Amino acid sequence: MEAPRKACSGEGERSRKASRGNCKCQAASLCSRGGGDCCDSDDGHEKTDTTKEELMTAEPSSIVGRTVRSHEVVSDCLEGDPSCIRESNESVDGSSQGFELREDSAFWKDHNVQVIIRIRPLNSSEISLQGQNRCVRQDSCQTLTWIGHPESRFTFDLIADEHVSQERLFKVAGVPMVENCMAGYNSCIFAYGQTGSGKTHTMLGDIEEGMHTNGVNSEITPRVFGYLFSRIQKEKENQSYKKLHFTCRCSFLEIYNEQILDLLDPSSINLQIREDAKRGVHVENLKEYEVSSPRDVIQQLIQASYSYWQKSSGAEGERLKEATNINKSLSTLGLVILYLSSSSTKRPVHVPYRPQADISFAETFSTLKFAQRSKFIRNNAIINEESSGDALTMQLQIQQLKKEVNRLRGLINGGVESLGSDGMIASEQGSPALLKWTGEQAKFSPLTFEKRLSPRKEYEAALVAALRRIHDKEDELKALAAERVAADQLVIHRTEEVRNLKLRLRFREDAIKRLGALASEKLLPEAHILQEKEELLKEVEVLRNQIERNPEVTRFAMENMQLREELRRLKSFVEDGEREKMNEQISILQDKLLEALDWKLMHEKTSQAIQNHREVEALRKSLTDSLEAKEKLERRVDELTSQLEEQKEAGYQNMPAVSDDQMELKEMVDAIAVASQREAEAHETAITLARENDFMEKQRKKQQHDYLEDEKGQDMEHQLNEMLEENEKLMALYEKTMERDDFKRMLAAYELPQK
Ligand SMILES: Nc1ncnc2c1ncn2[C@@H]1O[C@H](COP(=O)(O)OP(=O)(O)OP(=O)(O)O)[C@@H](O)[C@H]1O
Repeated sequence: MEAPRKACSGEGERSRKASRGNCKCQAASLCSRGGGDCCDSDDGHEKTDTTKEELMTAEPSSIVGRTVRSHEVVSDCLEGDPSCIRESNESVDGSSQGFELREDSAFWKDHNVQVIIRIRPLNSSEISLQGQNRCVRQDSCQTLTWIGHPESRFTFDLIADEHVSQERLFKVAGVPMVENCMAGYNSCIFAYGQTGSGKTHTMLGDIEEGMHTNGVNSEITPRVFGYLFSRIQKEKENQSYKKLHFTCRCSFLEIYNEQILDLLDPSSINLQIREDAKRGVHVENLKEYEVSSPRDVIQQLIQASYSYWQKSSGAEGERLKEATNINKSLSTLGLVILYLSSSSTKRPVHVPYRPQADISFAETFSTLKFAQRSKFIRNNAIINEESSGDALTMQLQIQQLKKEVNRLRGLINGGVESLGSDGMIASEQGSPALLKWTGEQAKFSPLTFEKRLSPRKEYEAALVAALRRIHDKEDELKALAAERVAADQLVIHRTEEVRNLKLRLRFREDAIKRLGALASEKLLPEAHILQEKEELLKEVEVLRNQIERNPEVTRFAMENMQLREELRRLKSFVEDGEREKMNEQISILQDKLLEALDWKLMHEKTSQAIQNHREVEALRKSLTDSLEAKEKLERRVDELTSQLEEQKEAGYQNMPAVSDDQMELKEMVDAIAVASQREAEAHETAITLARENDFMEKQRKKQQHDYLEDEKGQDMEHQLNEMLEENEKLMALYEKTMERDDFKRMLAAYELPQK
């Protein structure tokens, strides 16, 4: 519906409303078929479109209304909308009834896209085919369920059941739209639905009857024009002192088989859609006729309808072409709606369903989905409006925008009348349909608007860009804040690490002190080890705490620190002659190490030597005892041997059982065995000692300490050599004895072990 052109012939005072009212208005209906279904009135600039499309059978048709407002933020609260009240659920014939629509003057005002579903009654042929079965069930004033498989629930702004009268529908949907137009906002209404679903009935009704204002069967279009002119009249009367003058013009066109036809001038065929900066998108050479009453509009409408029937030839091929183009235009419209809705959400809406055998089911479902998508255009606008952040951000944005507005106003418009704070520009971010009211230059078409008002377009684009910049800055701020938090965390961890490192440093210092004490023999090795262990446990605990607190950060921080330190060291290593210093230090450390080693070896050698000496003494004694025993034994062996020789010579073959001698011999052999064992042990020990001495000797030579000068050492070595010689003699004697046949025989006789 349109707001009439309103001119003020008074003093030139241009209130905001007068300024808006100075716009032209237009009502248009785009018909895919049949001029009788179309109406189009246009008096110039501001337009109200009434678009009608082919739709479906016994089931709902939808009315999509779009009002173009500058500053409204559309509420998304569909449930609880006071536009209707519920009385009862179902009538006896199974149809829903009792959801009474309530008038709401703000119906169009508060929403930029409204979708109304109208359910028509079943006709007689449908009843005869399917009885009272319906494919939808109304659940409330705003919700209905498509009773397919699976059932799908839909929500709309209003649902008019089959009992809703034409007049009621007009009051609910038509009147607020006219009021909206009178307030200066672009408006459009169109019907969509399957063929036979009731679009014509809803939008036009009985056109002839529409000639008589408020005819019971007349529908939205005639009623709207009737109401429009009454409102114009009322406006004139109310503001008679302003001497307002309204101009309304209308035009009617038909898009049929992809061609545009001027229904009020049938000779004008194949009109072209143009677009220029001044008028935006428009149909070139489309006639506009001034109208001053509802009767004028209806007359034009009837004339337009006749022009359709005059041209229709009804040829068969033409019908096919027509059907193809209808489908084409419908699918294009569907795509447009889909694009508008999904481009705002970035996610297309899809309600999966299974095709039904009954054709009405599928088509009804399709219509409901289409209508639902239309709703998303509006809903998305809300989302975009509300997605701009918290209150503080919003405040900041507003401040920024105000500044930007002032700046741009100076740059672009240069003194153009400033816009009110309530806003004359509606920016629906994210939606390609930037539908706006811009006062006297308003046009319905978004594209037209943008082209004709390029400075304002730039202005708005600049605003949008400014808003985007603000968002970007906000994001940057958030990122910085996050970085700061992370940095703070790191500082805390670093502090903790420093504390731990100090603790560890203290441990190390204590450890050095302990080593010093150990070196100067103030501390016993056992005590040192115990203390060292205790301190190390503490240090381990500190490290564990450090790691457990934040292993990741700590690890990274430590790595970082180590790398920095490494870098610093490498730098100074190269730059400050550190390499030379280090070489010096290494040689000093080497010297110190050698000294320490010498000292250590000295001490170790002395104590070892003392121990060795004692052992040698013990061995010496043991060896002396063994030698004495051995001498005795040798003497006795010699005696026995001579006895044996004597017996042999005397021919005494069998040894007499001399028990005392035998016992004595056994004891001797046992003693020899023990002595031999001792000898062997002494021999082993002597070899080990000789090796150790040899090692010590080499060390001593290295240290240039003439340990061999030590008399004790010499003596010990001497003794040791003697012992070794003695041992060798003993061993040789032992071997010799053991090799003797008579001794072997004796051992065999006494069952003694042989070597
Ligand atoms: N709400 C309603 N109450 C009573 N009858 C209705 C209603 N809606 C539609 N009808 C009737 O249903 C029939 C088909 O309606 P209509 O011609 O308006 O459908 P349409 O959608 O315009 O179809 P097409 O696209 O084929 O032109 C008409 O006889 C009409 O009177």
